[in-house]
Amino acid sequence: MLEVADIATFYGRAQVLDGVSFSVAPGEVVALLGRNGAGKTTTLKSIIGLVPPRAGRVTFRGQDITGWPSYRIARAGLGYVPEERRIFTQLTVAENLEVGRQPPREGAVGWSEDALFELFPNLAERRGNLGKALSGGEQQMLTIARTLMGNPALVLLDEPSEGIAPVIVAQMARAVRRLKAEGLTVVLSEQNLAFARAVADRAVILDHGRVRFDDSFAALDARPEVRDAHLSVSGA
Ligand SMILES: Nc1ncnc2c1ncn2[C@@H]1O[C@H](COP(=O)(O)OP(=O)(O)OP(=O)(O)O)[C@@H](O)[C@H]1O
Repeated sequence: MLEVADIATFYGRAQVLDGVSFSVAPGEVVALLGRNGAGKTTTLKSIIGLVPPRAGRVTFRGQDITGWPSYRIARAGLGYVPEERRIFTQLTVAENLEVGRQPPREGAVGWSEDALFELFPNLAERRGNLGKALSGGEQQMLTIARTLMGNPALVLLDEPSEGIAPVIVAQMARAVRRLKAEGLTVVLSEQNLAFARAVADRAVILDHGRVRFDDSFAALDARPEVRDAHLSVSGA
């Protein structure tokens, strides 16, 4: 579904990713883990074309998308939910969803508003409220829901559990598992190991712009030294 092959990404002259490679199978949920500044966000931005890699290749559904502008990558079926919530504060929840609507896409899950309200019951209760009236967690859910209105085949989620209340984190985890059950492929960046473990099939650990580990959580549990060296969280 997605193949990231040996990418090198820079901000100006500063190299941030140094030969990052991993692949994601259809229907898989992969968590990118690593400390602050390890390169997780930059990896997602490289995939979606916001910071195009200077070397290496990104292949999505068999197509080389390296160097494509972001809007074209999005149109090919790759959804991106940035860490900072991007909702229209002066529009209602339902109107925000409408803005994200795209025609159905072959080989991707088609989302209706009703299905999204089932996925995020909090949003259903607030469908007539303005975006600015939502809590941070609800805004995060709305950003994800709006991206799903574009019917992506794969969605990139940047730190979906960050800065939201624990009860909302649990709802977010349930939602990500539902996305997988619906057949969506997901790549998410996380600092929260417990959240990643609850939703993902596999962990890809980055440190200083390189992949240090790529395997199951069971394999990670068998390598506490990897966790201690590259993650700042405890092994919850
Ligand atoms: N726009 C930018 N210009 C210059 N350097 C940047 C820029 N954005 C990120 N960096 C640097 O790139 C490195 C990787 O950042 P990145 O945001 O990808 O890390 P991260 O693993 O996602 O961490 P975080 O959890 O803090 O988001 C860091 O050293 C950061 O300072």
